[in-house]
Amino acid sequence: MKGVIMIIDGMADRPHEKLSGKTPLEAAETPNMDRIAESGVNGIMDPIKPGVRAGSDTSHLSILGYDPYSVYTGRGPFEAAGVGVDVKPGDIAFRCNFATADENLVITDRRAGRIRSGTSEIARTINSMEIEGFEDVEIIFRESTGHRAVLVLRGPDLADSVSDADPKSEGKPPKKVKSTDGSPESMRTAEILNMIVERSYEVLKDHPVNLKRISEGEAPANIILPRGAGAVPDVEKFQTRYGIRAACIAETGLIKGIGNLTGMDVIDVEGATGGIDTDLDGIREAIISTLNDDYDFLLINIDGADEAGHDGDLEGKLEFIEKVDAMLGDMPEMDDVCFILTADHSTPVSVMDHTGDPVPIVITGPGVRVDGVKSFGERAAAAGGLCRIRGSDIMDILLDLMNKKDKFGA
Ligand SMILES: O=C(O)[C@H](O)COP(=O)(O)O
Ligand SMILES: [Mg+2]
Repeated sequence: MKGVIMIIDGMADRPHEKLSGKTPLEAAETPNMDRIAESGVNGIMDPIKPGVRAGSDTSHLSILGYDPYSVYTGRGPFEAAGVGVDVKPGDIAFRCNFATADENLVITDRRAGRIRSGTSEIARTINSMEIEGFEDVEIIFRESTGHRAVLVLRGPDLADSVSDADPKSEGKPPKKVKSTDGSPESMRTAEILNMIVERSYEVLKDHPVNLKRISEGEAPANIILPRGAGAVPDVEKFQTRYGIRAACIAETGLIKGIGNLTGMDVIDVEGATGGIDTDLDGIREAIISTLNDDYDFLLINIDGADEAGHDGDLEGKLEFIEKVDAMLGDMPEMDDVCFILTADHSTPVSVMDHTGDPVPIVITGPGVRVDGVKSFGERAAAAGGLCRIRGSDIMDILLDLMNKKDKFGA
Protein backbone atom coordinates (compact mmCIF):
# COMPACT_ATOMS: atom_id res chain seq x y z
CA MET A 1 0.00 0.00 0.00
CA LYS A 2 1.24 3.50 -0.88
CA GLY A 3 0.51 6.75 0.96
CA VAL A 4 -0.18 10.01 -0.87
CA ILE A 5 -0.70 13.45 0.70
CA MET A 6 -1.96 16.02 -1.80
CA ILE A 7 -1.80 19.54 -0.39
CA ILE A 8 -3.67 22.26 -2.24
CA ASP A 9 -1.70 25.15 -0.80
CA GLY A 10 -3.82 27.85 0.81
CA MET A 11 -7.06 26.40 -0.59
CA ALA A 12 -9.11 26.73 2.59
CA ASP A 13 -10.80 30.06 3.10
CA ARG A 14 -13.50 31.93 5.02
CA PRO A 15 -17.19 32.53 4.12
CA HIS A 16 -17.35 35.23 1.46
CA GLU A 17 -20.18 37.73 1.05
CA LYS A 18 -19.93 37.52 -2.75
CA LEU A 19 -20.52 33.77 -2.48
CA SER A 20 -23.63 34.11 -0.29
CA GLY A 21 -21.54 33.16 2.72
CA LYS A 22 -19.90 30.14 1.13
CA THR A 23 -16.14 29.68 0.96
CA PRO A 24 -14.52 29.42 -2.49
CA LEU A 25 -14.10 25.67 -1.95
CA GLU A 26 -17.77 25.30 -0.96
CA ALA A 27 -18.94 27.46 -3.89
CA ALA A 28 -16.72 25.90 -6.54
CA GLU A 29 -18.01 23.04 -8.68
CA THR A 30 -15.94 20.15 -7.27
CA PRO A 31 -17.62 16.87 -8.26
CA ASN A 32 -14.39 14.92 -7.96
CA MET A 33 -13.37 16.27 -4.58
CA ASP A 34 -16.96 15.60 -3.44
CA ARG A 35 -16.72 12.04 -4.74
CA ILE A 36 -13.49 11.61 -2.76
CA ALA A 37 -15.16 13.04 0.36
CA GLU A 38 -18.08 10.65 -0.10
CA SER A 39 -15.72 7.66 -0.35
CA GLY A 40 -13.53 8.61 2.59
CA VAL A 41 -13.34 9.75 6.17
CA ASN A 42 -13.37 13.54 6.61
CA GLY A 43 -12.44 16.06 9.26
CA ILE A 44 -10.91 19.44 9.88
CA MET A 45 -7.23 19.84 10.60
CA ASP A 46 -5.21 22.45 12.48
CA PRO A 47 -1.79 22.28 10.77
CA ILE A 48 -0.01 23.15 14.00
CA LYS A 49 -2.68 23.86 16.65
CA PRO A 50 -5.97 25.75 16.84
CA GLY A 51 -5.57 29.42 15.95
CA VAL A 52 -1.89 29.23 14.95
CA ARG A 53 -1.37 30.96 11.60
CA ALA A 54 0.90 28.40 9.94
CA GLY A 55 3.34 29.24 7.16
CA SER A 56 3.62 26.75 4.34
CA ASP A 57 6.94 25.63 5.77
CA THR A 58 5.95 25.01 9.40
CA SER A 59 2.67 23.45 8.25
CA HIS A 60 4.34 20.97 5.91
CA LEU A 61 6.89 20.05 8.58
CA SER A 62 4.06 19.38 11.03
CA ILE A 63 2.03 17.37 8.50
CA LEU A 64 5.14 15.27 7.78
CA GLY A 65 5.44 14.54 11.50
CA TYR A 66 8.27 16.91 12.44
CA ASP A 67 7.87 19.28 15.39
CA PRO A 68 8.22 22.72 13.76
CA TYR A 69 9.04 24.26 17.15
CA SER A 70 12.11 22.02 17.26
CA VAL A 71 13.34 21.72 13.68
CA TYR A 72 12.28 25.02 12.10
CA THR A 73 15.12 27.54 11.95
CA GLY A 74 13.51 29.90 9.42
CA ARG A 75 12.23 29.84 5.86
CA GLY A 76 15.59 30.68 4.31
CA PRO A 77 17.37 27.32 4.47
CA PHE A 78 14.33 25.40 3.17
CA GLU A 79 13.86 27.77 0.24
CA ALA A 80 17.63 27.55 -0.42
CA ALA A 81 17.60 23.76 -0.42
CA GLY A 82 14.70 23.90 -2.88
CA VAL A 83 16.73 25.79 -5.46
CA GLY A 84 19.84 23.68 -5.12
CA VAL A 85 21.89 25.87 -2.78
CA ASP A 86 23.64 23.54 -0.37
CA VAL A 87 23.36 25.47 2.91
CA LYS A 88 26.32 24.60 5.13
CA PRO A 89 26.78 24.93 8.89
CA GLY A 90 27.60 28.60 9.58
CA ASP A 91 25.70 29.83 6.52
CA ILE A 92 22.73 32.12 7.07
CA ALA A 93 19.99 31.64 4.47
CA PHE A 94 17.11 33.98 3.63
CA ARG A 95 14.00 33.79 1.51
CA CYS A 96 13.84 37.00 -0.56
CA ASN A 97 11.23 38.74 -2.66
CA PHE A 98 12.01 40.42 -5.91
CA ALA A 99 10.10 43.66 -5.28
CA THR A 100 9.53 47.07 -6.85
CA ALA A 101 10.64 50.32 -5.17
CA ASP A 102 10.31 53.93 -6.27
CA GLU A 103 13.21 56.41 -6.27
CA ASN A 104 12.62 57.04 -2.55
CA LEU A 105 12.96 53.30 -1.90
CA VAL A 106 9.27 53.08 -1.02
CA ILE A 107 8.00 49.61 -1.93
CA THR A 108 5.26 49.89 -4.56
CA ASP A 109 4.91 46.15 -5.28
CA ARG A 110 6.22 43.48 -2.89
CA ARG A 111 6.25 40.91 -5.68
CA ALA A 112 7.44 42.97 -8.69
CA GLY A 113 4.25 42.22 -10.59
CA ARG A 114 4.66 38.53 -9.77
CA ILE A 115 7.62 38.47 -12.17
CA ARG A 116 7.98 35.14 -13.96
CA SER A 117 10.94 35.71 -16.33
CA GLY A 118 14.34 37.42 -16.26
CA THR A 119 15.01 36.63 -12.61
CA SER A 120 18.10 34.53 -13.37
CA GLU A 121 19.71 37.50 -15.15
CA ILE A 122 18.86 39.72 -12.19
CA ALA A 123 20.27 37.11 -9.79
CA ARG A 124 23.58 37.14 -11.68
CA THR A 125 23.86 40.90 -11.07
CA ILE A 126 23.17 40.50 -7.34
CA ASN A 127 25.77 37.74 -7.15
CA SER A 128 28.41 40.07 -8.56
CA MET A 129 27.80 42.63 -5.81
CA GLU A 130 30.59 43.31 -3.30
CA ILE A 131 29.68 44.77 0.07
CA GLU A 132 32.34 47.30 1.12
CA GLY A 133 34.00 46.32 4.36
CA PHE A 134 32.60 42.80 4.27
CA GLU A 135 34.71 41.27 1.54
CA ASP A 136 35.10 38.16 3.77
CA VAL A 137 31.41 37.34 3.34
CA GLU A 138 30.34 35.50 0.20
CA ILE A 139 26.95 36.42 -1.27
CA ILE A 140 25.12 33.49 -2.87
CA PHE A 141 21.88 34.60 -4.50
CA ARG A 142 19.57 32.38 -6.56
CA GLU A 143 16.15 32.92 -8.09
CA SER A 144 13.38 30.60 -6.83
CA THR A 145 9.78 30.30 -8.09
CA GLY A 146 8.30 33.46 -9.56
CA HIS A 147 8.97 36.51 -7.41
CA ARG A 148 10.78 34.42 -4.81
CA ALA A 149 14.55 34.18 -4.36
CA VAL A 150 17.18 32.93 -1.98
CA LEU A 151 20.13 34.71 -0.37
CA VAL A 152 22.83 32.83 1.50
CA LEU A 153 25.59 34.64 3.39
CA ARG A 154 28.72 32.51 3.83
CA GLY A 155 31.57 33.70 6.03
CA PRO A 156 32.71 34.31 9.61
CA ASP A 157 30.76 35.78 12.49
CA LEU A 158 27.24 35.60 11.08
CA ALA A 159 24.00 34.76 12.91
CA ASP A 160 20.34 34.14 11.98
CA SER A 161 18.98 36.17 14.89
CA VAL A 162 17.99 39.08 12.68
CA SER A 163 14.65 40.60 11.69
CA ASP A 164 13.11 40.84 8.19
CA ALA A 165 13.49 43.65 5.65
CA ASP A 166 10.13 42.86 4.04
CA PRO A 167 7.59 45.48 5.23
CA LYS A 168 4.81 42.97 4.29
CA SER A 169 2.76 45.74 2.62
CA GLU A 170 3.19 48.37 -0.04
CA GLY A 171 3.67 52.12 0.56
CA LYS A 172 6.48 51.66 3.03
CA PRO A 173 10.28 51.47 2.69
CA PRO A 174 12.10 48.21 3.47
CA LYS A 175 12.33 47.65 7.21
CA LYS A 176 15.76 48.16 8.68
CA VAL A 177 17.08 44.71 9.54
CA LYS A 178 17.96 44.54 13.23
CA SER A 179 19.62 42.10 15.58
CA THR A 180 17.04 40.25 17.69
CA ASP A 181 19.46 39.16 20.39
CA GLY A 182 22.13 41.88 20.51
CA SER A 183 24.92 39.47 19.60
CA PRO A 184 27.85 40.96 17.66
CA GLU A 185 27.37 38.32 14.93
CA SER A 186 23.71 39.22 14.40
CA MET A 187 24.52 42.95 14.39
CA ARG A 188 27.16 42.31 11.74
CA THR A 189 24.68 40.21 9.76
CA ALA A 190 22.02 42.94 10.02
CA GLU A 191 24.50 45.56 8.78
CA ILE A 192 25.40 43.41 5.77
CA LEU A 193 21.71 42.81 4.95
CA ASN A 194 20.82 46.51 5.09
CA MET A 195 23.72 47.27 2.74
CA ILE A 196 22.60 44.50 0.36
CA VAL A 197 19.03 45.87 0.25
CA GLU A 198 20.23 49.39 -0.55
CA ARG A 199 22.89 48.24 -3.04
CA SER A 200 20.37 45.99 -4.77
CA TYR A 201 18.29 49.02 -5.79
CA GLU A 202 21.41 50.80 -7.13
CA VAL A 203 22.50 47.84 -9.27
CA LEU A 204 19.00 46.83 -10.42
CA LYS A 205 17.15 50.07 -11.12
CA ASP A 206 18.65 50.33 -14.64
CA HIS A 207 19.08 46.59 -15.23
CA PRO A 208 18.21 45.68 -18.86
CA VAL A 209 15.56 43.23 -17.63
CA ASN A 210 13.93 46.02 -15.66
CA LEU A 211 14.22 48.64 -18.39
CA LYS A 212 12.42 46.18 -20.68
CA ARG A 213 9.78 45.47 -18.05
CA ILE A 214 9.18 49.19 -17.56
CA SER A 215 8.91 49.72 -21.32
CA GLU A 216 6.26 46.98 -21.38
CA GLY A 217 4.35 48.48 -18.45
CA GLU A 218 5.49 45.75 -16.04
CA ALA A 219 6.68 46.43 -12.49
CA PRO A 220 10.52 46.23 -12.37
CA ALA A 221 12.23 43.86 -9.93
CA ASN A 222 14.59 46.57 -8.72
CA ILE A 223 15.08 45.70 -5.06
CA ILE A 224 15.34 42.52 -3.00
CA LEU A 225 13.63 42.06 0.36
CA PRO A 226 15.26 39.38 2.57
CA ARG A 227 13.18 37.62 5.22
CA GLY A 228 13.00 34.32 7.09
CA ALA A 229 16.65 34.16 8.19
CA GLY A 230 17.77 30.71 9.22
CA ALA A 231 20.81 28.55 9.84
CA VAL A 232 20.89 25.06 8.40
CA PRO A 233 18.28 22.94 10.26
CA ASP A 234 18.91 19.47 11.64
CA VAL A 235 16.10 17.40 10.11
CA GLU A 236 15.94 13.59 10.38
CA LYS A 237 15.54 11.98 6.98
CA PHE A 238 11.99 10.85 6.23
CA GLN A 239 13.15 7.33 5.28
CA THR A 240 15.03 6.97 8.59
CA ARG A 241 12.03 8.27 10.53
CA TYR A 242 9.38 6.11 8.91
CA GLY A 243 11.23 3.41 6.99
CA ILE A 244 9.49 4.31 3.76
CA ARG A 245 10.82 5.64 0.44
CA ALA A 246 9.38 9.04 -0.37
CA ALA A 247 9.06 11.38 -3.34
CA CYS A 248 7.90 14.98 -3.53
CA ILE A 249 6.16 16.80 -6.38
CA ALA A 250 6.05 20.54 -5.67
CA GLU A 251 6.03 23.78 -7.63
CA THR A 252 7.72 26.19 -5.22
CA GLY A 253 11.28 26.23 -4.00
CA LEU A 254 10.09 26.14 -0.41
CA ILE A 255 8.30 22.79 -0.61
CA LYS A 256 11.00 21.32 -2.87
CA GLY A 257 13.39 22.37 -0.13
CA ILE A 258 11.36 20.59 2.52
CA GLY A 259 11.40 17.50 0.32
CA ASN A 260 15.12 17.91 -0.20
CA LEU A 261 16.04 18.46 3.46
CA THR A 262 13.90 15.48 4.56
CA GLY A 263 15.69 13.32 2.01
CA MET A 264 12.79 12.79 -0.40
CA ASP A 265 13.35 12.43 -4.15
CA VAL A 266 12.14 15.77 -5.51
CA ILE A 267 10.48 15.35 -8.90
CA ASP A 268 10.65 18.45 -11.10
CA VAL A 269 7.68 19.16 -13.37
CA GLU A 270 8.19 21.22 -16.53
CA GLY A 271 5.53 23.95 -16.71
CA ALA A 272 4.73 23.92 -13.00
CA THR A 273 4.69 27.66 -12.26
CA GLY A 274 3.24 27.73 -8.74
CA GLY A 275 0.54 30.04 -10.01
CA ILE A 276 -3.03 29.70 -11.26
CA ASP A 277 -1.53 29.34 -14.76
CA THR A 278 0.35 26.19 -13.86
CA ASP A 279 0.35 23.07 -16.02
CA LEU A 280 -1.94 20.75 -14.04
CA ASP A 281 -1.80 18.12 -16.78
CA GLY A 282 1.97 17.97 -16.38
CA ILE A 283 1.59 17.64 -12.62
CA ARG A 284 -0.98 14.87 -13.07
CA GLU A 285 1.34 12.96 -15.41
CA ALA A 286 4.19 13.31 -12.92
CA ILE A 287 1.97 11.98 -10.12
CA ILE A 288 0.94 8.96 -12.17
CA SER A 289 4.46 8.08 -13.24
CA THR A 290 5.85 8.57 -9.73
CA LEU A 291 3.14 6.31 -8.28
CA ASN A 292 4.19 3.67 -10.83
CA ASP A 293 7.72 3.85 -9.42
CA ASP A 294 8.64 1.96 -6.26
CA TYR A 295 7.95 4.78 -3.81
CA ASP A 296 5.92 4.10 -0.67
CA PHE A 297 4.96 7.74 -0.13
CA LEU A 298 4.33 10.80 -2.28
CA LEU A 299 3.91 14.39 -1.10
CA ILE A 300 2.23 16.69 -3.64
CA ASN A 301 1.92 20.46 -3.30
CA ILE A 302 -0.04 22.59 -5.78
CA ASP A 303 0.34 26.30 -5.04
CA GLY A 304 -2.04 28.34 -7.23
CA ALA A 305 -4.91 28.69 -4.72
CA ASP A 306 -2.49 30.24 -2.21
CA GLU A 307 -1.31 32.77 -4.77
CA ALA A 308 -4.93 33.70 -5.60
CA GLY A 309 -5.65 34.05 -1.88
CA HIS A 310 -2.66 36.34 -1.35
CA ASP A 311 -3.79 38.42 -4.34
CA GLY A 312 -7.38 38.67 -3.07
CA ASP A 313 -8.41 37.11 -6.39
CA LEU A 314 -11.76 35.45 -5.63
CA GLU A 315 -12.57 34.51 -9.23
CA GLY A 316 -9.03 33.19 -9.74
CA LYS A 317 -9.26 31.06 -6.61
CA LEU A 318 -12.67 29.64 -7.57
CA GLU A 319 -11.49 28.79 -11.09
CA PHE A 320 -8.25 27.26 -9.89
CA ILE A 321 -10.01 25.02 -7.36
CA GLU A 322 -12.27 23.81 -10.19
CA LYS A 323 -9.22 23.16 -12.41
CA VAL A 324 -7.59 21.10 -9.65
CA ASP A 325 -10.87 19.22 -9.25
CA ALA A 326 -10.94 18.46 -12.98
CA MET A 327 -7.33 17.24 -12.77
CA LEU A 328 -8.38 14.87 -9.96
CA GLY A 329 -11.18 13.62 -12.20
CA ASP A 330 -8.60 12.68 -14.83
CA MET A 331 -6.54 10.62 -12.37
CA PRO A 332 -6.77 6.85 -12.82
CA GLU A 333 -8.31 4.81 -10.01
CA MET A 334 -5.59 4.22 -7.41
CA ASP A 335 -6.43 0.87 -5.76
CA ASP A 336 -3.68 0.16 -3.30
CA VAL A 337 -3.26 3.79 -2.24
CA CYS A 338 -4.21 5.62 0.93
CA PHE A 339 -4.91 9.10 -0.42
CA ILE A 340 -5.15 12.25 1.65
CA LEU A 341 -6.49 15.50 0.19
CA THR A 342 -6.08 18.62 2.30
CA ALA A 343 -4.53 22.11 2.50
CA ASP A 344 -1.57 23.39 4.49
CA HIS A 345 -3.41 26.45 5.78
CA SER A 346 -6.23 28.84 4.94
CA THR A 347 -5.39 31.85 2.74
CA PRO A 348 -8.70 33.75 2.71
CA VAL A 349 -9.08 36.13 -0.24
CA SER A 350 -10.62 38.62 2.24
CA VAL A 351 -7.44 38.57 4.36
CA MET A 352 -4.83 38.12 1.56
CA ASP A 353 -2.62 36.19 3.96
CA HIS A 354 -2.59 32.94 5.94
CA THR A 355 -5.03 32.51 8.83
CA GLY A 356 -5.33 29.93 11.60
CA ASP A 357 -8.70 28.54 10.47
CA PRO A 358 -8.61 24.72 10.33
CA VAL A 359 -8.56 23.17 6.86
CA PRO A 360 -10.68 20.32 5.49
CA ILE A 361 -9.06 16.90 5.18
CA VAL A 362 -10.28 13.66 3.65
CA ILE A 363 -8.62 10.24 3.68
CA THR A 364 -9.63 7.48 1.28
CA GLY A 365 -8.28 3.99 0.74
CA PRO A 366 -8.58 0.38 1.88
CA GLY A 367 -9.75 0.02 5.49
CA VAL A 368 -10.97 3.59 5.85
CA ARG A 369 -14.15 3.93 7.88
CA VAL A 370 -16.19 5.87 5.34
CA ASP A 371 -18.41 8.47 7.01
CA GLY A 372 -21.56 10.20 5.79
CA VAL A 373 -19.95 13.37 4.41
CA LYS A 374 -21.12 14.05 0.84
CA SER A 375 -19.04 17.08 -0.20
CA PHE A 376 -15.53 18.42 0.32
CA GLY A 377 -15.59 21.73 2.16
CA GLU A 378 -14.52 23.44 5.34
CA ARG A 379 -17.85 22.98 7.12
CA ALA A 380 -19.01 19.70 5.62
CA ALA A 381 -15.72 18.10 6.66
CA ALA A 382 -16.26 19.14 10.28
CA ALA A 383 -19.09 16.59 10.51
CA GLY A 384 -16.82 13.74 9.44
CA GLY A 385 -15.34 10.80 11.28
CA LEU A 386 -11.91 12.39 11.81
CA CYS A 387 -13.57 15.24 13.74
CA ARG A 388 -10.75 17.76 14.46
CA ILE A 389 -7.14 16.62 14.20
CA ARG A 390 -3.74 18.30 14.01
CA GLY A 391 -1.11 18.16 11.31
CA SER A 392 1.06 16.16 13.70
CA ASP A 393 -1.59 13.38 13.73
CA ILE A 394 -1.51 12.77 9.99
CA MET A 395 1.53 10.56 9.57
CA ASP A 396 0.42 8.30 12.45
CA ILE A 397 -3.04 7.92 10.91
CA LEU A 398 -1.62 7.37 7.42
CA LEU A 399 1.03 4.84 8.47
CA ASP A 400 -1.60 2.92 10.46
CA LEU A 401 -3.88 2.73 7.42
CA MET A 402 -0.85 1.61 5.40
CA ASN A 403 -0.32 -1.09 8.08
CA LYS A 404 3.19 0.24 8.62
CA LYS A 405 2.75 1.50 12.17
CA ASP A 406 4.60 -0.20 15.03
CA LYS A 407 2.47 -1.15 18.02
CA PHE A 408 2.95 0.95 21.13
CA GLY A 409 3.05 -1.65 23.87
CA ALA A 410 2.55 -5.42 23.86
O1 LIG B 1 3.87 32.23 -1.50
C1 LIG B 1 4.79 32.44 -0.71
O2 LIG B 1 5.99 32.32 -0.93
C2 LIG B 1 4.38 32.89 0.68
O3 LIG B 1 3.34 32.08 1.10
C3 LIG B 1 3.93 34.32 0.62
O4 LIG B 1 4.87 35.03 -0.12
P1 LIG B 1 4.52 36.55 -0.44
O5 LIG B 1 4.42 37.25 0.88
O6 LIG B 1 5.68 37.02 -1.26
O7 LIG B 1 3.25 36.50 -1.19
MG1 LIG C 1 1.15 27.47 1.89
